[in-house]
Amino acid sequence: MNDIVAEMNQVMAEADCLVNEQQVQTAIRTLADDISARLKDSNPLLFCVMNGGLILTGQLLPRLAFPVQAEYLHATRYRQETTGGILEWKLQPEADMNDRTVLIIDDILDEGTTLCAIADYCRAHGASNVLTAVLVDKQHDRKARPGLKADFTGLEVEDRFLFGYGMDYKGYWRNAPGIYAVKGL
Ligand SMILES: O=P(O)(O)OC[C@H]1O[C@H](OP(=O)(O)OP(=O)(O)O)[C@H](O)[C@@H]1O
Ligand code: HPA
Repeated sequence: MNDIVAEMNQVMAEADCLVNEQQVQTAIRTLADDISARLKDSNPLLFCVMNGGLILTGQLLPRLAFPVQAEYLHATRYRQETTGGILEWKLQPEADMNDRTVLIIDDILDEGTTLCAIADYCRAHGASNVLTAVLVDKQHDRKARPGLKADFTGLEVEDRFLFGYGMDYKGYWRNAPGIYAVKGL
């Protein structure tokens, strides 16, 4: 087994499971119901924020009880690190969002820099209403704006470095079937 695989197996073996799979599934069902209730008549345009938003988007979409147009975009600022840097757009959306209600879906609102920048981009490109949905809101006082919240939040989780359900540690374990915290972080 190569070194990185051994390291990642050890990371999982030593991690704390903060939210188990059943609890995450319950949170996703509630998110889907809340999003459906609020947006079913607004013909929203959904954007999955790659890469982290992939799992939540994939599990939410089949639960949304209305016709959905889904697209993706990619903005990143953590790369292989555990602290965020300058936001880099890897792929800007091409879909016409003029006068549309837009829903941005991501795995985590940590400091919120990423979601704020994407929401600003959508408003600048004509979206009439921009909403955000995240699986996890990390609890700390380092938000990009005091009191910053997503419009739809699945779970509030303590201030640790997390992986699973889309969130990665050094590029690995987005596939972990729960929300885990790296030992010591
Ligand atoms: O609230 P913030 O502090 O801005 O952090 C949240 C963002 O960080 C992660 O993306 P990352 O930069 O790791 O890109 P990736 O999903 O492509 O790995 C995550 O998927 C969010 O998009
Ligand atoms: O805790 C985190 N884990 C993984 N990716 C992240 N991006 C922001 N915060 C995190």
